[in-house]
Amino acid sequence: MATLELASITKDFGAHKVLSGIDLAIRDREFVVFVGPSGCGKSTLLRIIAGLEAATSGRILIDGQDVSDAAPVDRGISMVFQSYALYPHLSIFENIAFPLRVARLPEAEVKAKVARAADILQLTDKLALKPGQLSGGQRQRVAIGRSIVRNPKVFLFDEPLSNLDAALRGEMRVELSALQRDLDATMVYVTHDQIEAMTMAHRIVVLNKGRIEQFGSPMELYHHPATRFVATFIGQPNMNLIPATVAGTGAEGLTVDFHDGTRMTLPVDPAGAHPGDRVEVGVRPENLRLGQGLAMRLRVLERLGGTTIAYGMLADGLKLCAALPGDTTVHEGEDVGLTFTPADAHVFDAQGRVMRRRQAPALAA
Ligand SMILES: Nc1ncnc2c1ncn2[C@@H]1O[C@H](COP(=O)(O)OP(=O)(O)OP(=O)(O)O)[C@@H](O)[C@H]1O
Repeated sequence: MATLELASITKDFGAHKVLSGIDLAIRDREFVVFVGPSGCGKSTLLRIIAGLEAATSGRILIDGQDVSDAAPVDRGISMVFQSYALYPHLSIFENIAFPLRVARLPEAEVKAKVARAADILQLTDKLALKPGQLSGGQRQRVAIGRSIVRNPKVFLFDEPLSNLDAALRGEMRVELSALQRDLDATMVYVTHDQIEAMTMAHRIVVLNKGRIEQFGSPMELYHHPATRFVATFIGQPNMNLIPATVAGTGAEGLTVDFHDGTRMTLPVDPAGAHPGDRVEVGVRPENLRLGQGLAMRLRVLERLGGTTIAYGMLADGLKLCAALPGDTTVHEGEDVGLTFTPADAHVFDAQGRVMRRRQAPALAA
């Protein structure tokens, strides 16, 4: 297995700058997920790593070796696509064996490698069948099997689960995570689905408009989003953003006024903020609870059992979402108060950058 480094990668399609200055160091045996909205450049970046697309500038190093100008087959990578790309007239065995046939490996070696991949992917009893006789999830496993037999340094996946239904996607997420551990492989995985990113990645790259917004572990991104974009992209339901005006700054942090006149002091570093500045206070639905605070009219309740998702509106029309305990006795149309612990709030400046959390004062010895 191998490390993967990207240095100052850019990509222009004519006048359209699709990637700007991507720097990234992926560790050996790491599962890294590229996530971002449609058109942010994640597939282009993966295709550049694979050698299917040339970067406009920048370098790619696999295990310390510069492969920027190497042909795809010489990079030691293997890519699994959304569309499976199986040969319908070939058996599952021959589909998995395909790259080994191209490399003209001896029959005994082909049999051994295919048998091992089939065993890992639970396809042993399907080897004589044709792709048309398999389910979507099984076909995707065949495509992964074809990747495994090549014994690549780095596995690349381009939205491999998006053709599957929700239940199968959930199953395959677990299987892919287990596969990554079993193979001890370096994997790069592209998706627009933040749940896939959160559940499978060791570290997530959040891409937006061809730039990296943040690179970190799922929990780092969830608890410490660097930008408003990351904050609202990661976490389900989405983080609420409540506009507020800075009322004052002090040792305790930043004091803000919400539109309904509610005032709160939030424990963030107020350096650079001035009274009158507009900010947004981000609060995750799971951090909101009923209590004296913002006045919200409940519009829709989704009772999921363990949790009740409450959608409502503040007097100024701002929509909010709160994840309340499942048995909460509230009704659609009711006016409720919502509050949160100041330490759970994220504050974003007018540029969408997070204001740093204030360091907790050191305890006296
Ligand atoms: N061959 C090409 N020629 C011109 N523009 C392209 C080409 N390939 C991609 N683009 C543009 O580059 C941008 C990024 O595309 P890319 O496929 O990398 O996005 P993505 O983040 O993977 O989106 P999606 O999730 O929709 O696949 C898009 O605006 C797309 O239109």
